[in-house]
Amino acid sequence: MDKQTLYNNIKQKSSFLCVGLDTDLEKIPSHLLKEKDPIFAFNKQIIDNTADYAVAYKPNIAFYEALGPSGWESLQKTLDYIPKDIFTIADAKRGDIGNTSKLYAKAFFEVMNFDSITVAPYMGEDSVSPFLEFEDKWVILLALTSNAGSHDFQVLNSEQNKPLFAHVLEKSQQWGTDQNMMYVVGATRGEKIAEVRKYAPDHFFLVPGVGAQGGSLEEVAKYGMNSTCGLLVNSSRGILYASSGDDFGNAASKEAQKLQQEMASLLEQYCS
Ligand SMILES: O=c1ccn([C@@H]2O[C@H](COP(=O)(O)O)[C@@H](O)[C@H]2O)c(=O)[nH]1
Repeated sequence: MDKQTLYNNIKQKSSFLCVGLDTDLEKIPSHLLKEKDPIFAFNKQIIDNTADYAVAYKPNIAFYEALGPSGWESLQKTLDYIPKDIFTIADAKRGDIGNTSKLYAKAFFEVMNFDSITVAPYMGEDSVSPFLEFEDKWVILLALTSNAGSHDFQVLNSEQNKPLFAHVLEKSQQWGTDQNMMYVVGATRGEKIAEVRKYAPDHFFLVPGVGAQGGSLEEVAKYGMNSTCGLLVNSSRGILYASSGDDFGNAASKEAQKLQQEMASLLEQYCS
């Protein structure tokens, strides 16, 4: 999917919601456990109930690979079930020496046909560029993550008096463009998002951290939105586990719709 199509979808749905498919066998309603593929049965209902409000889905690969071969099968079935006009993100946080990255890229872009993958930047250009060789596919590079540990390295100032995340943003723009690269920026970072935006005015940001991690959607839009929205805001647990009962699909739908309605008014306010 190209950037213009993504933006058109955002305008059409008045939404920049990414639904995170972090599907956990220990958290899904117990009645689904008797299904042949409980993970897919759960995801199917989540997708059916949220597709009207979402412009992206983000399965976190850990939740699938932890289940072994059946988890990979559930992941592929889920990916194939997502409507084709909705952007897909493999939250895999890969990146290795070049020839290994090349095979990660082949796995997620060719074998599985995801639109994008999250990649860790710290092994440098040759670990990231193999992912950028695929047409119409995206790298989503970790810039300033939502977790407490992001303070350990990402905000440390270098000799040039710039935080490490700023170096990631500057350097990586020599490898890819705003047409094939996005950045992960945590919603829990508040006004720091404005600082990140200064280094990457045109790129899309994937923003996890609203919902269960307590980030503010209002602040994300205020500090991060640009003229083509430039944001995909993810919520996983807040939507998936809005109810632990038989009504989980309906509860997920309500939660996704609530976020979409807030997003519609934020788009009016900051991107019109
Ligand atoms: O900085 C980051 C990068 C990735 N994530 C991932 O996003 C979701 C968030 O889930 P919630 O349940 O909405 O908190 C999850 O897959 C994380 O691994 C992140 O949270 N922060």
